Amino acid sequence: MYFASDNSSPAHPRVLEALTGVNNGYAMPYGADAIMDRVRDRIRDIFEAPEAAVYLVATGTSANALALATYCPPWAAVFCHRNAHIEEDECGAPEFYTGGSKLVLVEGEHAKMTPEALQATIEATGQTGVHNVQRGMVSITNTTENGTVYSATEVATLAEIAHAHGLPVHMDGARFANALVADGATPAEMTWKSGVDVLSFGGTKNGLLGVEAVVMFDPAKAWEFELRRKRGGHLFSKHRYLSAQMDAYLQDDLWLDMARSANAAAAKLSQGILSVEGASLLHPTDANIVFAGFPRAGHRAAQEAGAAYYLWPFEQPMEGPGGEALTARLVCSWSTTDEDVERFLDLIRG
Ligand SMILES: Cc1ncc(COP(=O)(O)O)c(C=O)c1O
Ligand SMILES: C[C@@H](O)[C@H](N)C(=O)O
Repeated sequence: MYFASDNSSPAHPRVLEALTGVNNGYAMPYGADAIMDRVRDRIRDIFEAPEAAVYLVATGTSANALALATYCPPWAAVFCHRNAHIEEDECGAPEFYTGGSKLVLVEGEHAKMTPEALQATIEATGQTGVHNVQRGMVSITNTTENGTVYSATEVATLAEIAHAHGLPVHMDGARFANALVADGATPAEMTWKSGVDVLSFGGTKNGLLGVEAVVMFDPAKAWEFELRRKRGGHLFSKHRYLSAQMDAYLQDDLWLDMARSANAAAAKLSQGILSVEGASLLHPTDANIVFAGFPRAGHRAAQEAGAAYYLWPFEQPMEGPGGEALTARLVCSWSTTDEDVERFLDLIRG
């Protein structure tokens, strides 16, 4: 019963098979391998973006930080939600790689910024000329850090506001596949057709060992990204092992199947929790992450049985009366089984 994070899930067997399959003979290094050519063509095809620039890195943080650095000047603001991963969980990597861009936080329930809040926050920034941080770009996370999803229409509304101020739009898509299958949009509709300029296209949380693609729908800044990736230490020398993972990921819709499986497990868990006395959901379960509160007794039973998950926030005390509910983040992945979910629900039902 492992619900700590989809980062803790194993890689899919087909991904490992792909790695073994390419592990013979020689391949050009640093992204010049033939598999990368196939991956680039595949991603361009999937996103209906034949000119897109596509690059692979090994972490979501590097994908985000390098993308932001490529599009946002160091004297400007990145507008993001206050719970954005780039704000809360990347240890200043965006600020470091951009050379000092300021993350300016935007409000909204369930980690989704509202159009009104974005508009107001942009307008309140850069009012007095040279003395102020300037307006730089907008970053939205889909699937969000609270497990909610922006529809393609909602993305388009936010991007329209950004573009009206001349600001490019980044999407932190560490869980892009989960958002996509939840919304039912096409990859193009969820990105460039809705105004997204650069996407961190996640694979790691969704069954890969560690690969994220950065997709720039206008390739004008491709060379700058390449230089930033190398300078930042994120250009893999034995790049074929990144390419092979992404190649397997995109074959026969494996990426979509794994996201559907993770989302279905979370939906089952979320629905089951609602039947637990004293339990409630903190955020809608749109994708593969459940935020729920349930009585301490349920937490004790689950943790004594070996269930792994984070209390959210972490520092809630487990001691105390059994009745009071504690909140938890429960993340499902491609490898979460029905048995995992049913066992967990039985335990917290007491
Ligand atoms: C929404 C989101 N974005 C980015 C990241 C960063 O990924 P990584 O931990 O691989 O740097 C994470 C990590 O899980 C995440 O949850
Ligand atoms: C850092 C932690 O939030 C990680 N990104 C996760 O989702 O598990």
